[in-house]
Amino acid sequence: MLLTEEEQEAIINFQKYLRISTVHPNINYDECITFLTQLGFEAGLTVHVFSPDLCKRLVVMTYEGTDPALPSLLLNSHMDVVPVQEKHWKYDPFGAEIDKLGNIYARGAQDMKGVGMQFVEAVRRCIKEGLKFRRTIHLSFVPEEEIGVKGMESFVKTDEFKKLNVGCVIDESMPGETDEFLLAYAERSSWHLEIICNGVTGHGSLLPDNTAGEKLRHIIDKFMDFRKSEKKKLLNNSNLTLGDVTTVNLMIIKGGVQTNVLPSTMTALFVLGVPVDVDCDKLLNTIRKWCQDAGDGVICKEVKINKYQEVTKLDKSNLWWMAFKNACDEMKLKIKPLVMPGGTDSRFLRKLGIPSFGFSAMNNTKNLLHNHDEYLNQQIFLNGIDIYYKIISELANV
Ligand SMILES: N[C@@H](Cc1ccccc1)C(=O)O
Ligand SMILES: CCCCCC(=O)O
Ligand SMILES: [Zn+2]
Ligand SMILES: [Zn+2]
Repeated sequence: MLLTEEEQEAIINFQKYLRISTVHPNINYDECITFLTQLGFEAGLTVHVFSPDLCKRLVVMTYEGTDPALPSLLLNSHMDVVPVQEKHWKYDPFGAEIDKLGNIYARGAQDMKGVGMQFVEAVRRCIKEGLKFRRTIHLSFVPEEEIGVKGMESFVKTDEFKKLNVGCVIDESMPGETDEFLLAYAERSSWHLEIICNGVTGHGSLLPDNTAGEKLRHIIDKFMDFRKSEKKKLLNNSNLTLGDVTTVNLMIIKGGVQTNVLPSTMTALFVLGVPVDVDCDKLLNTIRKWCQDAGDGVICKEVKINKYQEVTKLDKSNLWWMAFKNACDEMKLKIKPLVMPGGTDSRFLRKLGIPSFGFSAMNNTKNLLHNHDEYLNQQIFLNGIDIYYKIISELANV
């Protein structure tokens, strides 16, 4: 595959970005921020490095619009990546090696350093062609998205963010595994429920009623039956995606002090992914009924719950969507709207009433988010630059 000089440059920059270590835990963003500052400057953007109190440092590159007073377009990506289990990778997870099929292997290739680089290259091309847009375009490179602390959630509360005057955002979705591109317009709520089972104590050789273990078993059975029914719903309806059903996983079990003393308390922590259209109060009441039926002293502790997730409207009431859709239609892209199964920074922006399109411009790509041997094919990467170039040009002139 013959590449133009611009395409070769884009791939080299992508590889450089992938090789910079921004892997949890305890990330030092110095090298990454230096790289992005240089890259933005070379692309013709102005670059600011913010270090607000509540948030770790972040980079914002800007291409000013002809009418800077208009709400801006924000292209958001996170710099951080999740850890790897090196022994399961066939390539160095931070080597950004390219195989004979043109697949670029590295942690972050899909999630989401590839998207960040596609944003830069798309805007670089606009600047190089002398395109001017009504709206200012900002590219934010934020920290800590994968741990949800000191990242976008904090940044949106700062004056620096407010000064960006953001009107619309493009952020991440997931690779499409067919020729369709995935467009996230909402995401599920992540609930953390700790079920505390209190029961009798005594010698471990007895058979008393009312033990914590029996109650825990009842609770686990109920959650797992629910999990099974949701999984069946998904498998029986090809129109549903993971974001349309409630996922349930048992993540932590605690209890017991030693093998001959009946534990008076045992707890189980379940994480649920709750779709936007679920009646939260009804679900909570069902879970509380399971606790009552399990026996006395069984309590549902709502460690983390949010009952309402904002949605970005995909209809003609949303002018940003009409422009986004127009660009995709002109490119004849197949778009599959979905509710994201996991969390992204979009949730913090939608909460402010800012429409946010989760859209990773990669299709025909196996979803390897947080998985071994994460890769992005170089042609898919380059196609994505063309796609963002068109979409950004439309949105920045809404
Ligand atoms: N992208 C992360 C966002 C997240 C971080 C921390 C907690 C919850 C969600 C995920 O889905 O896993
Ligand atoms: C499963 C979807 C989650 C994508 C957001 C992330 O992990 O960065
Ligand atoms: Zn991730
Ligand atoms: Zn991500």
